[in-house]
Amino acid sequence: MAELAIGRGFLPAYARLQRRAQRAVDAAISKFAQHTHAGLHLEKLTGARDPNIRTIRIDQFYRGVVLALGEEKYALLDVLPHDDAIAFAVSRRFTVNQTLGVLEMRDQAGIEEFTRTEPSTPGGALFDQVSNADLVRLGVDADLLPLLRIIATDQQLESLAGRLPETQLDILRGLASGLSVAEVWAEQADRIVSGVDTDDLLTAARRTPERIAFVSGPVELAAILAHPFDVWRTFLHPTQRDVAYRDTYSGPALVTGSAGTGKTVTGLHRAVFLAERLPDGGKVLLTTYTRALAEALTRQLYRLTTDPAVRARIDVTSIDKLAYEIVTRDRGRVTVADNEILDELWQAAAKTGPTYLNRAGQVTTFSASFLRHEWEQVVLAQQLTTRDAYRDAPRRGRGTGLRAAQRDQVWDAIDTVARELTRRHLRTHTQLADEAAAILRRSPAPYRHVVVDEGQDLHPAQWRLLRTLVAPGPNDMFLLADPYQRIYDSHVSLAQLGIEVRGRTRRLTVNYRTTHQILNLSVKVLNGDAAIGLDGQDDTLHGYRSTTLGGVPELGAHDNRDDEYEALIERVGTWLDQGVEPHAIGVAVRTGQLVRTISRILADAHIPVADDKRGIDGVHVATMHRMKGLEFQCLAAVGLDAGILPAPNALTSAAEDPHAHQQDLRRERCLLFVALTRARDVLYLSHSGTPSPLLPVTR
Ligand SMILES: Nc1ncnc2c1ncn2[C@@H]1O[C@H](COP(=O)(O)OP(=O)(O)OP(=O)(O)O)[C@@H](O)[C@H]1O
Repeated sequence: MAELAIGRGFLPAYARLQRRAQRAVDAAISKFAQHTHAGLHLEKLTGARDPNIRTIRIDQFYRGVVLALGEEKYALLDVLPHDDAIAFAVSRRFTVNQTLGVLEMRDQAGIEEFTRTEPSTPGGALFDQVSNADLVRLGVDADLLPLLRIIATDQQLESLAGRLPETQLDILRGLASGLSVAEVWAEQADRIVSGVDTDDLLTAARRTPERIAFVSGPVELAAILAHPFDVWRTFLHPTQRDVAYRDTYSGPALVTGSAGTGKTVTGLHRAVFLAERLPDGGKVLLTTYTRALAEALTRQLYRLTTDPAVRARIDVTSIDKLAYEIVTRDRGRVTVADNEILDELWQAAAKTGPTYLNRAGQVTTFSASFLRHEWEQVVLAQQLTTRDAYRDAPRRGRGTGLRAAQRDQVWDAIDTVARELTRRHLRTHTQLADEAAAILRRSPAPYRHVVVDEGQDLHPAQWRLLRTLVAPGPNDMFLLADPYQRIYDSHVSLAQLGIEVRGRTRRLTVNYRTTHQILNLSVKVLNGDAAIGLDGQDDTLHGYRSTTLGGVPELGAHDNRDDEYEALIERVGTWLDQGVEPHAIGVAVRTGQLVRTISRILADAHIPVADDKRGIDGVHVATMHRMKGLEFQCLAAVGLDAGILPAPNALTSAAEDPHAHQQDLRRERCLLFVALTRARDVLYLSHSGTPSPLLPVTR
């Protein structure tokens, strides 16, 4: 019986077609399902580089490109206008990777052209340090070695994207990004296959779910084709697949990976996988940092599964909302203190509060931000309720130490604010998380599995709540986090909170969102600083790499703000003229004030600006904090001036506490990193006057 598989490249091709052409493709596909492939006229091509390649007629304009895998199984690889389809088909060749046994496609004609036209560069080539034997051992085809020996730059390597076999390109990108042969080997160790039969395309295709999807029937096919832009629903990277579909983790599992490596995607697949196996009544919690992110998760989840029973088994909510609901269900209405009130109380506490001699020998008051952070990161984090407990408590991650007398003074200031909140019947989200945890401890845990996205910024109180939501045991917690995107102050050791992930951590390294050029710039913002993961280990960006190429991010340097705004209006206008949807454009800024001003000037220029509260679609203008977890086809990061980034009020002065100052600076770097890595294809940056010292392009 003829069976059809779908190649990864087919989906975007299908997505680009007009509805009529899509219907013609659907009709051609259904012939496979009806066992009438004889009627498909699978045509062989003269001059084809691969004897197994065929094309089929879709309509008078389009042809499909098909690979015969053997045993009457076919893979539909692409749909293209007639001449393009023929050109594509004759140039491609399929091989079986000798190390991993996966099916690979190469653009043989493109490779031949590269070898013919690319001059060999004098000086060191990119892979000089790696022997031929090692390259072959890693799975690189021997016939590609001469070509690899003339590659001298990242750009040359990237110009081979689409021509080299993808798995081999990934290996080469890993080596080029600084991984050693042993590290690349370790990255793919789980996938190495012995006794590979390089003539058996069918077995190889079945080993390549990241690029070939075997479709069980029309229902599955319709589900795949319903969202052809969402390649992530069907084709996961082998590490993503392995992590998401592992049968059992004996306890909490932690998946790390920097921006755009598909942590959210992996978490979504895991949630669905777990929900599908649950008996009736069992529930999965899928949670994240903010309400907006939870809404985005729900939308993605609904694209991943249409099964109402599975959807019903997954609760998606932000951790704050969940805590609020648990407490109000138990105790009736509660009021959460908003930021304005908290600011006011902490300012008052700072004014009348403790003083100390700073490093310059001046009498200084502790700042409002210091006191507030001390309350959140030391007192609430460790659930300290008495002065004595605070006196002896460790203050990890809080900068220079406090003497006993200072601690007493700080405690008095904190205690005054805490009492005032109680007097006004107000709580913070952090307090609610601990209250909710206390309530839950009285009864059996409500969830069978918990999946947590954006875990890097959760407070210890929120982790304590998560721990009570699910009983310890196999597959209890699946956590996704990137310590390089930590933009609040929580410094958490999961083990100390009863969440032991040792032996169950995995790292994703391939960025699917951002181009090579945008990623390069964004990583420079981090300045080589290390980050400590939730498991207490140093995290690393080693081997972090992108799969796509694009233009170099552009920096607009302006003398004054009006010019900068004018340039922004022009830039956004150009993107819109090029057909970019307004909601696919983001503008990231450091302050709420800039959000308001820029929203106004864009609106005045008749550019639609999104307003979530009123349900209005448009260009998304937001603070860098609010950009967390989102993505945009085109992103402008503006107002990147020295006086704005780092934000002066977010920095402890170096005189007050040099250690805290460094830490605050680091957080501002992470914030800029988060903002820049929201860009998918195009990134534009601008400033007026002196540029921010955090901008790498200016140094
Ligand atoms: N296997 C895949 N194939 C195609 N696209 C993918 C794949 N995995 C992820 N993506 C896409 O890459 C982008 C980033 O994925 P995702 O949001 O899951 O990453 P993340 O690690 O959670 O990012 P961040 O931490 O920056 O928020 C999304 O557009 C997603 O659809």
